[in-house]
Amino acid sequence: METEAPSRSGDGWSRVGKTLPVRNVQALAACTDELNAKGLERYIRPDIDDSQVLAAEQSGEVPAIDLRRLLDPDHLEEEAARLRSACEDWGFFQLVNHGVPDEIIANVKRDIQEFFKLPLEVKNAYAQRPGDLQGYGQVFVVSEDQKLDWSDRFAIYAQPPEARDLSYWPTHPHSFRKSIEDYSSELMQVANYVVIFIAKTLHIDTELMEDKYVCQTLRMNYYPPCMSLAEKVLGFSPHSDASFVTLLLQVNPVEGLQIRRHGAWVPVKPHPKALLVNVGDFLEIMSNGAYKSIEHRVTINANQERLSISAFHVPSFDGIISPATRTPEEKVLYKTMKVKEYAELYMSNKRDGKRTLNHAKLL
Ligand SMILES: O=C(O)CCC(=O)C(=O)O
Ligand SMILES: [Fe+2]
Repeated sequence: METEAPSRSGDGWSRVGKTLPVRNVQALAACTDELNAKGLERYIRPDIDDSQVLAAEQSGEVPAIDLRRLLDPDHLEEEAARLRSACEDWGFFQLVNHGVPDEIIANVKRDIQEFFKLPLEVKNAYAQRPGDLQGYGQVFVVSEDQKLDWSDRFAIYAQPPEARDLSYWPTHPHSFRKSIEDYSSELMQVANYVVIFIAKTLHIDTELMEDKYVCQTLRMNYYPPCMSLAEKVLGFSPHSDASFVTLLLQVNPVEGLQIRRHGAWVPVKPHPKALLVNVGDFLEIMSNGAYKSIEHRVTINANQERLSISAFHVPSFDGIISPATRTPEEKVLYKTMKVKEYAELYMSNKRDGKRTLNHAKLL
């Protein structure tokens, strides 16, 4: 793989996105007067096709991959074969025995829940940079007519350390910074293992995913319940992630995530002990399509809120990614491009399935 001395600055993403500020959905959901009003129109989607949603018995469950077995020479080969098949067939897997201490997970879950309970003004104080992705209540909205997602998000750049701007890290509740910091470092280690084992199954060069280059963004997602309109709104529009891999922690055990599989939507059952890992767009490009970045969306519950935290692991912003073929005959399917170039495309497009990846394909 071609690489160009990648810089370690990880804050590039904050500069490429142009977003419009949107309303806080949690506050909107709490305000019953407005719930039937015109203001809700932008959230209502005439095109949700629920006939395509499979029941769990029909679809099977997302496979579980055991990190402890991958790290054990006696079981490595067998587990790596299961990892390859999970990446090829599903693009998603539940990572069990990931080794992140229970206490670190419990702390970050508690603090995220506490954070979203805070008064709106306190949370809004963390959205100081309009048009930036880093901040409360800011989402990817690129046009005035775009349908809005029924969720609030709060993203922070966590790694590398010099890309952080701690002034945007919440200090309410007071333990939040520390719990994010602990969780972020643990996830760096887990993601590093995941990348190493994925690379082994593919023979791709993952220099750009090494600790010294990789960028990690943590995004906390809050999906308020929507009593009257749960079936008509979406918490997250169908999209694929602009990451190499994403590691998702379900903060509370409410269903909502669905993944696109064989043309249908398959609900993912929350797994209390796992981190849900998915193949992102950069891995699809770098594996020349051997592992596909899978489209997913989030539906809304009528009575219960849902919370999650996504950790996006992304190659250095100044790096160059190119597809690795396995045989000399294999056709190259994707362009070689700067990570920055891909990020700009991603951020200037509406979240619309795998639209950005289609731009990265060679005709
Ligand atoms: O909340 C979830 O389950 C998924 C969130 C997601 O897809 C994302 O943050 O990109
Ligand atoms: Fe996602």
